[in-house]
Amino acid sequence: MATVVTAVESVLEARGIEKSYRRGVWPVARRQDVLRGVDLALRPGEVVGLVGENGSGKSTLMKILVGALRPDAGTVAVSGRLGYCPQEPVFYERLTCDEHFELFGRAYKMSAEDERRSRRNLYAALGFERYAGTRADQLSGGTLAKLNLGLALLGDPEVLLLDEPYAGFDWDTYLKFWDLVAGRRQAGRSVLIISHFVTDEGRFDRIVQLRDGRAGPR
Ligand SMILES: Nc1ncnc2c1ncn2[C@@H]1O[C@H](COP(=O)(O)OP(=O)(O)OP(=O)(O)O)[C@@H](O)[C@H]1O
Repeated sequence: MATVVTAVESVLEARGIEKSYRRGVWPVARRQDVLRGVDLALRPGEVVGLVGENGSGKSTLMKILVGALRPDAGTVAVSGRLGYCPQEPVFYERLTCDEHFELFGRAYKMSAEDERRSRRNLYAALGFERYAGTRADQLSGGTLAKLNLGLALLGDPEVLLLDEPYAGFDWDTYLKFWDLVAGRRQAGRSVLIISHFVTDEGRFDRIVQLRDGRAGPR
């Protein structure tokens, strides 16, 4: 009798994910199959890159993994908390960075003390404490991206999903970002990152490529 042994359980497991979009309007509407049965698993402490041509469905898959979009078929199982950083920063124009952290800390049900400690660490790790009292609508694009990443990390999620997180980062911040990711890996936390830069490949434990609607090794 064959015995199947799973050494380490996945913290996130997607199976058979399918998604198509309708394009155009009747009578010339047609379906575009974007995902045609994607399987993807993340193990604890794994840092995985998600790559693929423009339009291959990376953002669509990530939205499905976080539950922001319903797949046409397939299942997603997540164990633990999930942090998500969308491609376009989501923020409240009139709230300061500090107020964003307070708000998200409450949403994550963190104690005020834990929230403040985590916030301080994130300001230091990403270097934007000087904007703590600045309203979001007065922040630069790069600082907004830091705030977005900080909010995704505030509750120390088991799984972190990032959609092109460093497009607006300067070099110093880019390096700080990878230090932060290395810290996640060491703490046994998992990170899935949509990346466009081939030069980043060495920084991942594994690269998953989306091609023709399916996920495979690069
Ligand atoms: N809401 C939508 N309605 C219709 N089509 C969509 C929608 N969202 C995405 N698409 C289409 O689905 C395909 C996959 O898009 P998606 O944004 O997931 O790709 P991507 O790999 O993230 O692309 P990029 O590298 O350019 O960011 C594209 O052809 C896109 O035009």
